[in-house]
Amino acid sequence: MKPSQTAQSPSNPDLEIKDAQLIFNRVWKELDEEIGRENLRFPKELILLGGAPGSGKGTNTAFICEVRGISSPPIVISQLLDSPDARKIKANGGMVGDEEVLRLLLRELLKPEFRDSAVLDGFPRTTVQVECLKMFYDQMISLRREFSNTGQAHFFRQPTFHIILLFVDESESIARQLKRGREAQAHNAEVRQSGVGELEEERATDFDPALARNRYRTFKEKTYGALVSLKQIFHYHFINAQAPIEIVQRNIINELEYQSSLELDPRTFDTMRHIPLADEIVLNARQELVNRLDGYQVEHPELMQAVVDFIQGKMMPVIKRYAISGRTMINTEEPLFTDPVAIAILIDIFSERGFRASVDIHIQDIPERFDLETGLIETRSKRVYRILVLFNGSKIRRG
Ligand SMILES: Nc1ncnc2c1ncn2[C@@H]1O[C@H](COP(=O)(O)OP(=O)(O)O)[C@@H](O)[C@H]1O
Repeated sequence: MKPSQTAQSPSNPDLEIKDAQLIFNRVWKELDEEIGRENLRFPKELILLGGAPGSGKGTNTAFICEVRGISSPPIVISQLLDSPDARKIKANGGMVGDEEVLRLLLRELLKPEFRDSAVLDGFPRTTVQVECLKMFYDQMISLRREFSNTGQAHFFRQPTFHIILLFVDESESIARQLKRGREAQAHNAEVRQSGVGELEEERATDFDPALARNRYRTFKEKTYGALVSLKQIFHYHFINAQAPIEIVQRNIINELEYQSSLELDPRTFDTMRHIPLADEIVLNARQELVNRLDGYQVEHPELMQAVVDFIQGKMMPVIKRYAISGRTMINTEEPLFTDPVAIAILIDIFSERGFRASVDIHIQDIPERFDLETGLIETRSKRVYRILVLFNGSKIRRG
C-alpha cells in the first residue's frame, strides 16, 4: 500500500458520508454522556485554515489571529495527534484516522480558552472530516435551540464557521516543505551547539522531495475537493498564497476586511451575497449607462432622435420653468412611448444629463360608444405616461 492510501477513508463518497455519520454519532454520544449536554460549550467562531503542505498555514496563523483579534492559541491538528501510531502515519505522508482526529479536536474545543474563537490549522482534511464538520455545525445549532430559553443561552451562541484556503501549486508546495526542513535543521544545529532555544520538529517529509510530493498529492486528492465543497455552506475565503509573505498577508487582510461576511452567520450571508453592494453598483452604473446610450445610437438611431426631439421640444421648456424646485411632472399621451425602448432611452438620456427621471404608465378606459340595445359601453384604452424629472434645484433662497 502506498503511504497516501494509509488514510482510513474509503473512496466511495456515499460510503464516506455513511462512515462520517457513524463516526460523528459515536464521538458525539461519547461526549454527551461523559460531559453532559449543558457542558457542550463550543467556540462561537471557528476559523478553519486549509491549504497544501507548505502553503503557509503555520506561518500565517498568528497573523490571522491578530487581524481577527483572537487571543487563544491556534489548534494545530498535527500537534494534537502525537500518539506513536499517529507519528508513524504522518512520517509516511499519510493521515491519521478520522475518528481519532474528531475525538481529540472536539475535546480540545471544549476548553474554556476557546469559548469565543478557535483557529484550526489542518482540519478538515478528508471528506469524512468535512461531513463531520457539517454535523458538528448542525449539532451546535440544535444545542442553541435547546438552550435558547434557559439561563445558559449565552453559552450556545449562533456558531460562525469560516474556511480560509491558502492556495499554492505543487512545485511551490514541495519547495517550501524542503525549505522548512532546511530551516529546522539549521535551527536545531544552532540550538544543539549553543544549548539555547527549543528544538523544532524535523519532519521526514520535509527532507525527501518524493515524500514532500506525496504529501502534496494526498492533499490534492483527499483534501482540496473536500474543502472546496464547504464553499456552499460556510463562509469561504480563497487566498492566493503563492506570493511573498507581505502580499499573502495583504490578500488575507483584504479577504477578512469585508465585515458583514464575518459578522453575519455564513448561511445568512450566503443567501444574500448575490445582491451587489451599493458601492459596486454605483461604480458600474456610469459605464453601463454609457454603453446603453451608445447602443441605442447604433441600434435605434431614429427612435433616439425622436426621444431627443421630444425632450428638447416638449419637456425642456417645462423643466426650465421648474428650475427652482428641481421637480417636474409631465403627463403625455405621446405614442412614441408605446415602444418600451423609447422609455428606456428617455430615462437614460436624463440620467446622462444629470437628472433623475422615472416614468409611470397609467391606462384609462375612455367610453367611446354606447349600445342602446344591449346597454354595453365600448371603451378604448388611453395610455398616459407620467414622467417625473428630479434634479438639484436652484440655490436661490425662497421666502
Ligand atoms: N509566502 C511565503 N513565501 C515564501 N515562503 C513561505 C511563505 N509562506 C510560508 N513560507 C515558508 O514555507 C515553509 C512552510 O510554511 P508553513 O507555514 O510551515 O506551511 P504549512 O503550515 O501550510 O505546511 C516555511 O519554511 C515558511 O517559512
